[in-house]
Amino acid sequence: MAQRFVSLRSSWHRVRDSSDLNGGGIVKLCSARKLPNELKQLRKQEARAIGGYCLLLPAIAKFMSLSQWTQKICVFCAQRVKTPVAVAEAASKEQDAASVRGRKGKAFEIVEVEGSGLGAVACKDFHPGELVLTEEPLCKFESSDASLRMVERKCANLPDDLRKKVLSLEDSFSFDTKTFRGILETNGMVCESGSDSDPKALFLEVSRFNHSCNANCDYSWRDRQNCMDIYAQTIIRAGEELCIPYIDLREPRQVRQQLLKENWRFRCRCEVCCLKDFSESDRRRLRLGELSALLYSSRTSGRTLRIAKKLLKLYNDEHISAQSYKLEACKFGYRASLDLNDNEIAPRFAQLGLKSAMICHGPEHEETQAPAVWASNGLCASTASIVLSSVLSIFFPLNSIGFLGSLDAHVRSETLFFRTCISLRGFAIF
Ligand SMILES: C[S@@+](CC[C@H](N)C(=O)[O-])C[C@H]1O[C@@H](n2cnc3c(N)ncnc32)[C@H](O)[C@@H]1O
Repeated sequence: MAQRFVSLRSSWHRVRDSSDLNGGGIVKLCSARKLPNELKQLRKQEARAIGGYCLLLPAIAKFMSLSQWTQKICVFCAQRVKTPVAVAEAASKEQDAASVRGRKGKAFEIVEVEGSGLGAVACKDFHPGELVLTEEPLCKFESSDASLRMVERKCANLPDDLRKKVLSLEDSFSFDTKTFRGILETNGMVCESGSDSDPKALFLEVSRFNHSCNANCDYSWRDRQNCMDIYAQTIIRAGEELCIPYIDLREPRQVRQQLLKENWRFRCRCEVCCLKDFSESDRRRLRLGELSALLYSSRTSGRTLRIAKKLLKLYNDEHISAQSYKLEACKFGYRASLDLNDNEIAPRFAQLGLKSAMICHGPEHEETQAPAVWASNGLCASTASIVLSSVLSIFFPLNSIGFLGSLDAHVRSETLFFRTCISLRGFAIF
């Protein structure tokens, strides 16, 4: 971590793995004390030399008074930016560890929660997109009998202390004595690696997070790093239970209850399931399920765009915090608006998609790289049009249209840039 406090010039840290940055980039680590001057210097001198840079460090985030979750990432786009999101691995790891600790020294604690067995309760406030927990799985398995049997054997042969920890996990399937099979079935979490084999993983801490149909957290699997992250999806106050969704939340109450009963053997009593009148919520969730399925079958861009807009409105109306659903709608909406050459709406989908991706997957995840590129494409496109129309106005000085076009493009590019910054700062509000 010595890199963090070295001088301006030597502290450029070229990122080793280009896939981290979706094409390579530069990360700068420095101390908070030096920041205002360095920032000025960087923006004026270094940006042009490098052609595009990304800065991300807690100190800059603090300087800009960005909300806490963005302390891991702070994006500055130079005009010829190629990679708007970068990852300062070293800085972020230490920062993660520090930011997840509450005043009691813990981000959350595992305690008895009425009606749900053990559960995770926040020891500090969380912002949307703030990392709650990162954990590597104890083991991975598939749903097949052969795979389960193999992992059962592995568990039985674990060192004593670890085996005891596994045996302390909930088993909702066995009657008298807990079994490894029951524990694996109760706690196995799908690792979304795009594989057909539906791999699951067992965790010691992540497994303690209970379900809610209005979950305030969501989980995100990182395949390359082989770890599960849990991110806050909304503002969470200390003392609140941290819950994740076990199922697709875009189902009416009865279907949700049935799925939870079949797969986890419990009756959900979250605030959505306990609504006196849940008909309106049911109607919206049913519609959300239908519309999200239609996104995949829609044949025209116009229709896809209308569906994506409707979905975003409905997610807000139903107060669903999980941002992964919005990210899905934004992906479709963005592509459809590009097909339709709708330059007004495309950057909005790009920004909202980036915002949602950062909240549900964090800045390092590959799911965040694509929306980051969409957002930067808006900038690059505007920059290209500034250059083009500026050149035109040099060759045709009397061409007031070229000049006005340039001005307009410049204003739009700046607006987009500032909007991106503002929206990065305004995640909490969103
Ligand atoms: C992955 S474990 C969660 C942690 C578990 N509560 C424990 O004590 O270790 C899943 C089990 O927790 C319980 N559970 C999870 N969410 C619940 C909820 N909303 N209401 C009641 N029980 C819940 C169910 O018994 C479920 O099978």
